[in-house]
Amino acid sequence: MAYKISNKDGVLTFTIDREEKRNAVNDEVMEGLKEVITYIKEHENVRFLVVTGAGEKAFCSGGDLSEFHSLHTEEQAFGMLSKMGNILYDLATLRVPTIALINGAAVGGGCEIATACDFRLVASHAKCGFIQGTLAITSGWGGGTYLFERGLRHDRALKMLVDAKVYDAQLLHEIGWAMRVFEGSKEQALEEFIANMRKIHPSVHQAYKEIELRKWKERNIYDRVMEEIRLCAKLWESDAHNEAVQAFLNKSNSK
Ligand SMILES: CC[C@@H](C(=O)O)C(=O)SCCNC(=O)CCNC(=O)[C@H](O)C(C)(C)COP(=O)(O)OP(=O)(O)OC[C@H]1O[C@@H](n2cnc3c(N)ncnc32)[C@H](O)[C@@H]1OP(=O)(O)O
Repeated sequence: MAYKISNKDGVLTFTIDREEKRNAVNDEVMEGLKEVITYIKEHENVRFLVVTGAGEKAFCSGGDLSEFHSLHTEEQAFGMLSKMGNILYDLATLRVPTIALINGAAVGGGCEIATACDFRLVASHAKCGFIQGTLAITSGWGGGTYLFERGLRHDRALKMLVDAKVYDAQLLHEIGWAMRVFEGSKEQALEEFIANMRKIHPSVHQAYKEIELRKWKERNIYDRVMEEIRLCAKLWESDAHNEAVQAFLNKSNSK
């Protein structure tokens, strides 16, 4: 199984469980995330959604390049990107608080998943970045749109995207992407983070999220996400992207 789901005391945790691939997202992970989101929509007893990765090396390394490199055309790429884009939109618009518990590197689509969550708690050793530019593509799951909505200063958000490099946890905190940087156990960091929120009735959380989502609707977030995905799909079929992915995969094969 490419993921694990646990549901304890109102905290539903989705763990990507592909350590050997640094928790890269494949079709199975997408289906798992979709299942969890549907479950939350249908069950009132879930208070928080936590997304994390197995092990300590990676939260998520983005799309699985060894699986997705078989997608060549713009339309093929759009199919995969929009599937995950819709899942992330559903995650971003859930009525319960969502927390990215970042246990290790979050790069590419991994950084997009984290940005789609309401809160980012980052392990002190973790490095995160929208490194898609190094693959000659943009963010393709809507993460760029969410980043511009997260209240970071505009120049800092844009720099993160155009730098296309990883930032360390301290810098992520300074620019306002990470809400907390933690040392030691991720479970403890999570418990401390939600301790106060647990004391508040869930209907209050839902009301605040409703207020935020109303603003998002006015700003046409869904349309902007789809436009972002369309731009990425165009770049996906370029030679520059194919060569960059081949170089990444050849590195693995030559080990
Ligand atoms: C498709 C959507 C698009 C988007 O919309 O954003 C994307 O997500 S594009 C994908 C962006 N991701 C990448 O470019 C992957 C970058 N990966 C890394 O930078 C590093 O792997 C890491 C995450 C920083 C971890 O580094 P390290 O701990 O040193 O591990 P290795 O690099 O040695 O990797 C171990 C193992 O895992 C394989 N791997 C890693 N990431 C992916 C991936 N995204 N897809 C497929 N496989 C991946 C890597 O090839 C190694 O495999 P083996 O050599 O077979 O052990």
